[in-house]
Amino acid sequence: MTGPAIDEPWTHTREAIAVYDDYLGGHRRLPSLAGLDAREISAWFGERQVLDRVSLDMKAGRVTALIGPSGCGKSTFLRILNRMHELIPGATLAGEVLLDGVDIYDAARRLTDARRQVGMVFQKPNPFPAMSIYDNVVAGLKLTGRRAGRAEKDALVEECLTKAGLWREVADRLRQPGGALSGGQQQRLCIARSLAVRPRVLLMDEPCSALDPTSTRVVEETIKELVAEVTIVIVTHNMQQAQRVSDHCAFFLAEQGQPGYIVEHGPTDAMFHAPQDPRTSDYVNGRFG
Ligand SMILES: Nc1ncnc2c1ncn2[C@@H]1O[C@H](COP(=O)(O)OP(=O)(O)OP(=O)(O)O)[C@@H](O)[C@H]1O
Repeated sequence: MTGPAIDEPWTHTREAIAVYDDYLGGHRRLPSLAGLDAREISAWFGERQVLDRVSLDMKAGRVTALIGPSGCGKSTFLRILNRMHELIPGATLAGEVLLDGVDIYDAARRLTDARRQVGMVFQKPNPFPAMSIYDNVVAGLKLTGRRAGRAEKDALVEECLTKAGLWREVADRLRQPGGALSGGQQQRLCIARSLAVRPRVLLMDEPCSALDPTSTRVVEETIKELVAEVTIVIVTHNMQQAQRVSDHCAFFLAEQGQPGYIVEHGPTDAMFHAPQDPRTSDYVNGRFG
């Protein structure tokens, strides 16, 4: 099999091709659910330490919410989970991130492989604005390093837009630019684009913070449906949202000038109604942060 030239700084991997071949061959085999286990993660920007030995087991098939006041390292932790932290000049880290038991930082593993398996949706919807809705979804195909035929792409676009809860709204205008959609629709388009490479984990960094309440609810419904096939880790400042969408919650905190750490984590219901630590109680009840 030969892969096409790829015009992004991604390279194709045998594994990515194999997974996608299964799909394209008509024998759709979803990658099995995978958990992420972060162990003793510390992080620095230059000399400044911003995370101190954070451990968190994000179980397969669950939504894990990361909550905590601004600046305590939630986004940094999330970026470490798919090797985006190392793209920042001067950024370093220690610890392990196991995806189904295998360290994504293992020297033998490709960076691009980790990024394909652990997708990311950002705070601000970032579709390619001039590119059509259709092409936005298939843009991720380049990750797999192979060309797909028209019928295959059509099926993928419909499937991913359906999963992202957008298909019915855009089915008759797939050739219109992604930038012409509403903010909430753009965010669901970004979710569809992420799904097209069949990630095993989807990281979401405040995915609804730029959306109105109605769009937020639609994205939340999408999250709840997606978790049946992709493990989700979400950063949110919205405590109602954490309660609505997550199964498990981790509360991050950083004292003045100190690196962030996890105060407590556990089932969402317990974190909100019977937290072990008074600081968790104060935070989830809006007494600080
Ligand atoms: N690129 C960077 N260079 C230097 N310091 C950074 C960088 N990004 C984040 N930081 C610092 O790292 C610490 C953790 O930031 P981070 O964005 O991870 O926190 P957060 O909990 O996600 O905050 P928020 O909820 O406001 O998004 C902060 O003190 C921040 O100033």
